[in-house]
Amino acid sequence: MKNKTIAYAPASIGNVSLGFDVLGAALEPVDGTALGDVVEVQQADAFALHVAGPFAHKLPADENTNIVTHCYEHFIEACVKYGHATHPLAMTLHKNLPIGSGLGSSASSIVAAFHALNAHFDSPFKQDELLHMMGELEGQISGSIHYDNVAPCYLGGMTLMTGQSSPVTVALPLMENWYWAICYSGISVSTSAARDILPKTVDLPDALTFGRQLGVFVHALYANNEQLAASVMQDVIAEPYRKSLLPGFDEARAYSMEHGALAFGISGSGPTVFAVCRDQAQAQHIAAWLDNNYKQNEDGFSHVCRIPQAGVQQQQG
Ligand SMILES: Nc1ncnc2c1ncn2[C@@H]1O[C@H](COP(=O)(O)OP(=O)(O)O)[C@@H](O)[C@H]1O
Ligand SMILES: N[C@@H](CCOP(=O)(O)O)C(=O)O
Repeated sequence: MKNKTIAYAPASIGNVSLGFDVLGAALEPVDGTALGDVVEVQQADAFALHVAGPFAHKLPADENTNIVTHCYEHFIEACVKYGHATHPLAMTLHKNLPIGSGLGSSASSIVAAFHALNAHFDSPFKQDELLHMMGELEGQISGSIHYDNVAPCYLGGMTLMTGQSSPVTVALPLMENWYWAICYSGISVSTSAARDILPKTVDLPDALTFGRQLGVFVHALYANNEQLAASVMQDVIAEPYRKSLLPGFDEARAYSMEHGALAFGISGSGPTVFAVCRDQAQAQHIAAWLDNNYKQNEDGFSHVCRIPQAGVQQQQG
């Protein structure tokens, strides 16, 4: 067993507009910013969680309500159930992602925690077993299990959920030249509240559009047809209801599309938005405009991102 294990888990875009709860992508800023949470685990006499990092002060003060504590308890229970030896651990969460941002903040903590725990105990659980645990913990926070943040955060790339217990998710091809301008406005939107405002049923025309868009998108990625892929990146499920929670959303979309973006949408439940761009210069221009115009306060930020092939990464202790 290792003395100290450290895991970094990247931010992610849930839904990617056209795939509510079933499509997600990991994010990596091109300037090298580490946009993701880090979890360290180390053998100790008793469990303890220490929280650090730029957004630590926005988390509940009681460590027992931190999702990382719940991950630890869940993981140890699973080890006991399946006869894997354990010992108590001290954990540190570096909370680098803002909470309620639409960047898969809770997923990042969950994935980093489970990966560090599993690696520390010499990998008793396989990929899909861990994904099930991650999905369950994500469901405790948002009100229902969805894998569109935890899966790309864990595995990297753009991933499509299968609805099967194994494989939970499959990787999709990426458009080589796409750059993603993202902007977090600085306000907080609760994922659970943003799910509660959605209608419980979807009208037949919207269901047909959803299915057509998702099918065409997957085809277009495999055919490397960027125009066709971008043409179906529209959200008929959540955006019509959620955009009222996002000040400046319509203006941000209008500017981005007028300045050449291939598509524009809400990242997860927002308030982060993303613009899909043909090249890095266009993405830099749109990210700078969003930074000056969509951001609401000094907590906000923007980045030009790529979708990394790698998800969670183990770091040197
Ligand atoms: N480690 C953690 N990271 C993020 N949120 C956490 C964590 N631990 C507990 N929480 C709580 O979970 C909720 C996460 O809110 P949510 O809107 O789902 O955020 P996000 O969409 O950014 O994941 C908040 O109430 C937050 O206080
Ligand atoms: N599919 C989920 C994604 C939520 O992402 P988050 O980053 O806002 O937690 C949803 O749209 O509810």
